Amino acid sequence: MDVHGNPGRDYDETCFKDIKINLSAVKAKAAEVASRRSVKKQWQAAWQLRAVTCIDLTTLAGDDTPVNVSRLCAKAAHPVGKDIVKMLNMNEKEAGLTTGAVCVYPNQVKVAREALDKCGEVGRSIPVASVATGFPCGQTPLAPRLEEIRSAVRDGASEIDIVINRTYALAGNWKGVYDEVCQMKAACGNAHMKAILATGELGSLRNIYKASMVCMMAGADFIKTSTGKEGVNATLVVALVMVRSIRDYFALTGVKVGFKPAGGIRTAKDACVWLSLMKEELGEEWTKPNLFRIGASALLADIERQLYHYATGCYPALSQMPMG
Ligand SMILES: O=C[C@H](O)COP(=O)(O)O
Repeated sequence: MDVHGNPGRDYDETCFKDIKINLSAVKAKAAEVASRRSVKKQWQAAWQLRAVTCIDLTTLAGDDTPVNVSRLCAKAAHPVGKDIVKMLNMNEKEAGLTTGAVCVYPNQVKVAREALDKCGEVGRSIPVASVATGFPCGQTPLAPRLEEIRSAVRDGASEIDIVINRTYALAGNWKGVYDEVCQMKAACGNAHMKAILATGELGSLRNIYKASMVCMMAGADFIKTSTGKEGVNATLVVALVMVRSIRDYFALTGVKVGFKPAGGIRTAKDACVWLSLMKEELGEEWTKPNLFRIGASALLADIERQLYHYATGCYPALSQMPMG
């Protein structure tokens, strides 16, 4: 999976210090995105398949075992059932689609990598993403947080989902956040880094914008909303602030940073809303897995149900479905 790399840049507070966010405008835009059907009905199957390719298929549970992690990996390699593939008349390329990655705890990285490798070429192409740095709270000393990254990379993770230091962020110590994330980026080596902001714990949209900018300056390849463990996870209001920070960072540096909403995204309809938000705010390029991922444990099952519905309905074959 070719994910863009962000080399980062020096810490520069002028990029975010005076940021003002018009709360009612952002709320109105989020409500509009959620209520508008911007994907025509006959194109929805194609959009659902696009969404599948953007899923970081996730299990982050205390009772994860090699059995359920291996099952998850098999699903990531063949996310759409054979009956649906046949009924939708999918061509070979369409039928070979996979999820964007699997996402697991560091202890399960080795198991996941081996299970994917056993799925042949298709499985070998799927990255293992590991949460790290004391996920979900990050309330451990920096040294073990960094070591956790290195260990996950050694075990085969090629993407690392780090959590930022909310204690620093809430105290306005943005340089402290930047310095830690720079060290995390270095610990990742060649692995791509997704920075989880835990937006539900940052207190304000201004803080969310600042955290987004600081993480991108520190070299985050993706910024991610939530761990999925906070009381409030991915919301469209938060997403708008984050994707606009991505746009600002691109304008400033020419570097494209990806976006990953995560936590509570469970329905095929949600997936369409997120994809249309990305297309509208950042353009078509940001609707593909190298720049867009959805962190989700249950979304795929609903998309499959929806695809089954399309397959048994009277929609045209997939290859005749433009994505509009
Ligand atoms: O990053 C992924 C999230 O932890 C998944 O959250 P979810 O179980 O609500 O889909």
